[in-house]
Parts: sequence; C-alpha cells; structure tokens
Amino acid sequence: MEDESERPIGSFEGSPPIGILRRPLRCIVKLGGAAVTCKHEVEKINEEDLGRVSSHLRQAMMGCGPVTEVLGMDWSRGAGAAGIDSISDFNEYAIPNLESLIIVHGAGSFGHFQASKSGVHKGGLHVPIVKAGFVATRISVTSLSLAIVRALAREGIPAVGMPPFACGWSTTERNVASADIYQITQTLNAGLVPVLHGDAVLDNQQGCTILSGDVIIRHLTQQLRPEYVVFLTDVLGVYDRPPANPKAVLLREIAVEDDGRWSVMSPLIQQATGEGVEITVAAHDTTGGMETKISEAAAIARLGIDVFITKAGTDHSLRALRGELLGASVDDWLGTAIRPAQRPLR
Ligand SMILES: Nc1ncnc2c1ncn2[C@@H]1O[C@H](COP(=O)(O)OP(=O)(O)OP(=O)(O)O)[C@@H](O)[C@H]1O
Ligand SMILES: C=C(C)CCOP(=O)(O)O
Repeated sequence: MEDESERPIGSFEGSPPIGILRRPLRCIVKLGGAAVTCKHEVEKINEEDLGRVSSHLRQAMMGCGPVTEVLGMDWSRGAGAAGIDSISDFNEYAIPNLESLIIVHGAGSFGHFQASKSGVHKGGLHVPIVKAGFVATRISVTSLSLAIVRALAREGIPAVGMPPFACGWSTTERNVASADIYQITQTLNAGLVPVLHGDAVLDNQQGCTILSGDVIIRHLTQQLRPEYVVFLTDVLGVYDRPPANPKAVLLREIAVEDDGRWSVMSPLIQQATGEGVEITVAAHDTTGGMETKISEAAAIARLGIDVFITKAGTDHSLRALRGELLGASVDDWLGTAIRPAQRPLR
C-alpha cells in the first residue's frame, strides 16, 4: 500500500504521468548564467561566485536541522580533490536529510554565443550551420553544467545533471511540448538533486530552438508546485531601467493579478505597471534576458507561488533560498519579490 504521506501532485488527464512526490518540493532555484559565468567572455566560469552560491545552497538545504560535517562528493578525480581523506570516510557518514530542491541553471557565456552565431534559436536544423551550431551549443552548455554539478557535489549536495535535450524535453513553436517530469519526481524521491539547464532542444515546428532555463522553471513549477521559486542573477533584482543607468530604481515588490497584469507595489514610482519598465538584452542573448525572466516569474506568481529575484552570493540570496521571505515583509531585504496580488502578508 502507498505511504499515506505521499502527495499526488498535478496528474492531469491525458498528459503523461508525473509520479508522486514523497515529500513536498521546497524550492526551485534558477542559477543565472550571468551570476556564475562572466557573460561577456566566452566560456568563462566565475569560480568565486559559483563556490559561494553552492555553499549558500547547501546552507539553505540544511534547513533548521543540526549543523553537520560536509563530505564532498566530487571524488571522481581522487579523494583529495573532493576535500576528503578517503572515500571510505563515507562508510561512517550519515548524509544529512536535505530539503527537497531542483536547480536549473542558465547558459551565461556558455551556449548563448554559439547559438546566436548559428541561429539555433530560429530553427532550421537541416541547414548545416544550424546543425553544427546545435552541436556546439550543447557541447558548451553541458560542459558548464558538469562544472556546476561538480561545485555542488563539492559542497556535499547529491546533485545529478539532467540535461533537458537528453531527458525528454522538446518544444512546439518554442513552448514546452514534452518533458519527462516522472524522471525528475523519481530523482527527488531518491534523495538526489536534479540539475537542469537552458538547452538546445528539438522543436516540432521549426526543427530546433533554445529553451531557456527561465521557461523550464515555469513548466516545473506548474507540474510540481514548489513552495517558492528563487532566481539568482548578477543584479539585485528588476529595476525600472537598465541597472547601469545611475537613475535606475530597484523594484522591491511586484503584484501579479489573476489576468497576468502586474504592477509595482514598492517603491511607489511613476512607472507603476509592467509597460513602464525599460529592459536591455545583450546582442548574443538568445532567450530574452531579464524580459523573459519577468514574464516567467509573473506566470509563476499567477499560480499562487512567490518568486524572489536577487543577486547571487549575497546575504539577500541566502535569505531568499532559506525561505525566510515567504509571505513576509521584504522591507529589510534587497531584491524583487513577485507575488500574487491580494495575498495578505504574515
Ligand atoms: N530593467 C532591468 N532590470 C534588471 N536587469 C536588467 C534590466 N535591463 C537589463 N538588465 C540586465 O539583465 C541582466 C540579467 O538578465 P540575464 O538573463 O542576463 O540573467 P541570468 O538569468 O543570470 O543569465 P542567463 O540568461 O544566462 O541564465 C543583468 O545583467 C542586467 O544588466
Ligand atoms: C543558450 C542556451 C544553450 C540556453 C539558454 O538558457 P538561459 O540562459 O536560461 O536563457
């Protein structure tokens, strides 16, 4: 007989089974490519920030449980590389009961350059340069993904890479058409942490496209209903204009109506609606940058789920990851909280 604590989540008639999560999903995190890579230098990881973010993720996943010793799991290159004396250390080790989490990372300077040069996002897989670009994009983004999985494993997070192209994700006219959610559910139930990423995928209409990590997060949220979603990037949040502009104002709180319209609740500025916000996107960005992030975040808030956008590696991001802001005031926090309208705060 099934464990009564098992919670069926969103199994829709006619759609493929998505499985049953044995415990509620705490959070889905987007590790922005702009945060963990140097976005304007091809294939350059920002090692310091990646290390800090991985440590924050571990701290957040420990929840309020006892502080336990961390044993690094990246020992494929030898125990020393993982910071442990010997792999037999694991014989005596009880892996802590970590909060359930999914990590999705962006491509940053891995993948966007290759995709934009060859036009993978526009489709046409039969065209030789697009096919070659598809291959090059996947080589690039999966090599970043391996580095991220390694960094998480070094922090003792049981992370496993699940590249969308290889795990059943495809699109129709650039919208998610299929995704193997069952595999993700089973991975979470096994106590592992799925690591997905923005990827080059097959598209039923145009042959291929680039599926953004931000869009993947919305789909996962619809299916698996986490308690909250955190987007970590290289700026404190959404500003009323590009943050390089000295007059830019950080939008602290955005409320999303049932019909998808959103308005700025704090601070009270003139451009109080979505249309007033000015956004720039890097020329090589194939997925729409901050603009996509805001519209996906608003779609998530419409589902009744709080979203927090903030700068990776800061105290603000640690608080967001720990869930401290859930339903709480964000007056003393720097970032953008995107919430369903008419939800009373704690
Ligand atoms: N109005 C705005 N508010 C906030 N950021 C903005 C705005 N306009 C432009 N930006 C830019 O958006 C960038 C963050 O979006 P981007 O999509 O690059 O982040 P990411 O998710 O971390 O990266 P990736 O898409 O590679 O995963 C910032 O570097 C910032 O300069
Ligand atoms: C360019 C590729 C391969 C994926 C882009 O994903 P994103 O950085 O999350 O938008």
